Amino acid sequence: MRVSIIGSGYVGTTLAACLAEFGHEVVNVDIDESIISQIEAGDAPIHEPGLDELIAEHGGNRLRATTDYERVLETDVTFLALPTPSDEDGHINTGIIEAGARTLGETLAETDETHLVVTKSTVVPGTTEDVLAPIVADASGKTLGEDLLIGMNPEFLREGSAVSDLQDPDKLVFGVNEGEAASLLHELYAPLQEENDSEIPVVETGIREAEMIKYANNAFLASKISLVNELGNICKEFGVDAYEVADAIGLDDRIGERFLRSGVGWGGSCFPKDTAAIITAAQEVGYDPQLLEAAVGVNEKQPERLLSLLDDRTDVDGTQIAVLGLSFKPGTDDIRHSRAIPVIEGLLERGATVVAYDPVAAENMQERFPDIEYADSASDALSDADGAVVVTDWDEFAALDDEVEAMKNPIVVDGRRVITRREGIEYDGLTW
Ligand SMILES: NC(=O)c1ccc[n+]([C@@H]2O[C@H](COP(=O)([O-])OP(=O)(O)OC[C@H]3O[C@@H](n4cnc5c(N)ncnc54)[C@H](O)[C@@H]3O)[C@@H](O)[C@H]2O)c1
Ligand SMILES: O=c1ccn([C@@H]2O[C@H](COP(=O)(O)OP(=O)(O)O[C@H]3O[C@H](CO)[C@@H](O)[C@H](O)[C@H]3O)[C@@H](O)[C@H]2O)c(=O)[nH]1
Repeated sequence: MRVSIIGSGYVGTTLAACLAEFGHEVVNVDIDESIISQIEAGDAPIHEPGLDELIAEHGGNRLRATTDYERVLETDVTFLALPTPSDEDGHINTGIIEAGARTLGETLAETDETHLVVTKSTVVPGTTEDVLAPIVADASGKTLGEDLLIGMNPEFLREGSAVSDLQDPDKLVFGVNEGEAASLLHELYAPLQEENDSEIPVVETGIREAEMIKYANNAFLASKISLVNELGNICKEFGVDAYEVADAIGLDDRIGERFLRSGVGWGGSCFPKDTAAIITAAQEVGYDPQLLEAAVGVNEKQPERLLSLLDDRTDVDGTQIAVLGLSFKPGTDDIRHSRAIPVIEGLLERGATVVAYDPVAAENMQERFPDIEYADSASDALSDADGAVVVTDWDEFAALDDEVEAMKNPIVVDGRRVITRREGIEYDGLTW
């Protein structure tokens, strides 16, 4: 099939590379020239395991990239994979996706062919049908349900494992109004089903349901982590190891063993903005989502709890503290809503000198905190430190050995249970 994807960020680029790998002809459309030239040259514009290889193989061939919306006319299906950020009050901001939909509609005005437009971005229920579809229809002059079909196909990939999540998803959700739109989506994902012996469950549903499924998925997972963090905080007060407790409750199929790692909380480009957006959307329709608000509240307190454990062991004012890990999770250079941000802010407020280290995210964090020090390795960050906090569970921190003992003052407060508790270091874990 011939597919275009508007927006070539974490989702758009990974989706494009995977669709090209399935054998489709794909065009990425983005306003950022540097992203476009990298893809055209066969280089991945973001750090994602497995993406380099796919773009090296297909970039400039089956996968093209352009700033020119006209290239959409060479395709039958267009995905909108544009940002849907939160406003200050948490409310979803659809300004960017509306602008993209309008330009798409103006472009589609040039063709009589039927076109399928699919929302890939995360949007609150009603956005595709009530906001985006009318914009595309008005700008293109096309008729919904006739030569303009719409769909909603939410994305569940995680950063750091985006390629493998896209190639082996737990489910596919097709929000559609017409059989023709459903058939096109089935055709698009047919190579993926073939690779997986047709075992990927497909949920064919309404467009609003598809939009809500995405929020429900993220709200559930974020709340699951906040619940295990709350239980972990209670465990800590009782001197109980929260990880042993989590491993045991995870054996109950109704609970499940994944997403039970307690610690410094959830960050990233999705959980914070999506919980905020669905809370605000619920309030707007007259419902007060108390449990989701509490999940956000627990999450906001974890970084300060981590720092208070450090305060219990040393007065950080005037001392040098190492921050290990800056990305919001391992495997990515993304620092959006990383828990490292409130941790660094808290350390600076306390008068500490911060030396930070991350294998890939330091450059991004430098834009946020230009005045703190950045070390080239974990051992460099630790060597002159009077204490260390672990914020991201990169594997290389688990492999640290004598480097920890060699700290000026070997106090480690671990927010992700990465460092082993042992002789020679003063160790404290956030929930164990
Ligand atoms: N990042 C994730 O892990 C993830 C996973 C699932 C769903 N989502 C959702 O997918 C959507 C996209 O997220 P993302 O993380 O890929 O965003 P992103 O910020 O990484 O990328 C968005 C891209 O859109 C481009 N862009 C902005 N305006 C444009 C325009 N008018 N025309 C063309 N391109 C334009 C930007 O230059 C950027 O490259 C969001 O709704 C997000 O919630 C994200
Ligand atoms: O047991 C756990 C699991 C995760 N986290 C934290 O939760 C955050 C999010 O992690 P993860 O979900 O793995 O990464 P994301 O890339 O943010 O992916 C989430 O957000 C995406 C965007 O909507 C969805 O597509 C994914 O399904 C959903 O998992 C990170 O800060 C993790 O450190 C924990 O604290 N404990």
